[in-house]
Amino acid sequence: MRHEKTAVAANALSPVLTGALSFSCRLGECRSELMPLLSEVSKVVSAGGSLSSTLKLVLELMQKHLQVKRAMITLYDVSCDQIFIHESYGLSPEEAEKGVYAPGEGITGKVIETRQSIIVPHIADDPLFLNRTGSWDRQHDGQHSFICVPIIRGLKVMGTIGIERIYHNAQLRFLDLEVLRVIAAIIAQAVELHLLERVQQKTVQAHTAPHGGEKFKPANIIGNSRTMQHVYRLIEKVSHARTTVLILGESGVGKERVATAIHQNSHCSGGPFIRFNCASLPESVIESELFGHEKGAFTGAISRRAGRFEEADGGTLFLDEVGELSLSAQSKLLRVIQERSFERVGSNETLSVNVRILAATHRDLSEMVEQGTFREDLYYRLNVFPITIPPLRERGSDILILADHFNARFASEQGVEVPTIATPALNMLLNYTWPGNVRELENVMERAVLLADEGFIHSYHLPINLQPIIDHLTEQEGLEARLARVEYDLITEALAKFQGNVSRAASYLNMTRRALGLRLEKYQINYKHYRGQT
Ligand SMILES: Nc1ncnc2c1ncn2[C@@H]1O[C@H](COP(=O)(O)OP(=O)(O)OP(=O)(O)O)[C@@H](O)[C@H]1O
Repeated sequence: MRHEKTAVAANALSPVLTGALSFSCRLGECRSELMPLLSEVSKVVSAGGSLSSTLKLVLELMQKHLQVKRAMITLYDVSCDQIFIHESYGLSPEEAEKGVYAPGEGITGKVIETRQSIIVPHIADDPLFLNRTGSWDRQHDGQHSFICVPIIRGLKVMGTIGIERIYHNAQLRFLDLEVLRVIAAIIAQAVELHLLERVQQKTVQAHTAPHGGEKFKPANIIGNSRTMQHVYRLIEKVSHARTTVLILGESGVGKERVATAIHQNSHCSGGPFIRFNCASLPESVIESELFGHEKGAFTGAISRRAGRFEEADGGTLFLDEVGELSLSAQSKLLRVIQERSFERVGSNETLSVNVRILAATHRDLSEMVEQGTFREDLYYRLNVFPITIPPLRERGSDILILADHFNARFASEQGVEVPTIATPALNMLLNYTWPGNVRELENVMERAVLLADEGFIHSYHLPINLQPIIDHLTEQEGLEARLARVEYDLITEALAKFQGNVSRAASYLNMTRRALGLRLEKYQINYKHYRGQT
């Protein structure tokens, strides 16, 4: 499908529009009220008021004059790099909440990314159209066109206006594109003001909030690294919406923790949080586990049983390891996500539920889509708001905070004084690559607290796989090995002292930066892990 794009900036009445103001009704559809529409839009915008109330009125005017079936105005939030529906016409609040796009994703995302308008003559044929809000229905809206224009001010793209309706002639579609671009230009200043005010409000909040403007941090997640702070911002942003969230990351990084945090900070935190591990059961029972079954539905079904969707009604359903679902289970899941209704196995009665869905996987779902092992339509349904949790090896500053946290927790569980982690042991924790992520660190610390001697965790209390190259040297038991250990300790201490600054550590050790670099390589020490330490 080729998109009919136009590249002219939406900042003035274009010749197409000026000529079209006198567009006649000879093609069966007419626009006789363009000037009243534009002047009413201008009046609404100059009257001031909140952006929401202004945009609502603008949408009503567009509906009245352009007879749109649906319309939406999105705003681009640069702080989390996502596009949200700010106001809409013809969408229910639930549908509007689902309208979240990344730049480049779907038609709206493409318009933001390219700053170019897009006309989709027939939504039904266009693979770019995601129907993320779920409002579009092939049977009734199959002939609809979608027109989307950017809201631009200077070089800044701030959002989009999109409309959906049937057009019987292409000329009118182009005319409406021009009309939308003029409306986008009229509202651009109000949108810019709103975005500026929001940034200012955030700054003021940060300065006046108690505790020196502490940022949002979920209570159940430990870690202050920059990458985790980005994750916290996303959790804060998405918790209150009903949006489906896809949590991505390697095994043991804390995906379930993030899912719990989203639930706990959401409006449905009083409702149930139900976790379902899609990899834990054979395919034959997945359906009855998710949707429940009637008595006698299959051998062994001795009584009626509610499934996870029913159990999660009014709350959150967390589908862990969603990438492990078979294709047939994926299609059943797709239906519930689309329609929010399902039948128990062995029953004809359709049940409806009000459930927020969170999903997680350590797999690359887009690659699975390409390989044909994951349904593309389900992928788009789940990937509405992705949150990627970085692996532990990329957040060195969290390693020590987590180690301290687990040290205190296991000491309290084991009823002993909290042991001190000796510097060489700390260095080993920092320099290990943690393939098993936080879960592995948790296990290492549990064992170390058990083994601790006289209130200390030493490097030999850590598992052998954490022992770096230095340990092989000590096995030689010679002078060189012992000198190497001293050298290793001095280098890691200097890095800790200067927070990973190699030049300052080298000058402190009275050696060149290059010489220190070679030693770091020899001992496989990653200076980045010492950043942000004190
Ligand atoms: N930031 C964190 N703070 C405290 N504990 C954490 C954190 N991240 C993970 N954990 C702990 O590490 C373990 C693994 O976490 P979790 O189960 O959330 O990871 P996951 O990514 O869902 O793993 P999997 O992919 O194997 O399901 C859990 O015991 C959890 O409590």
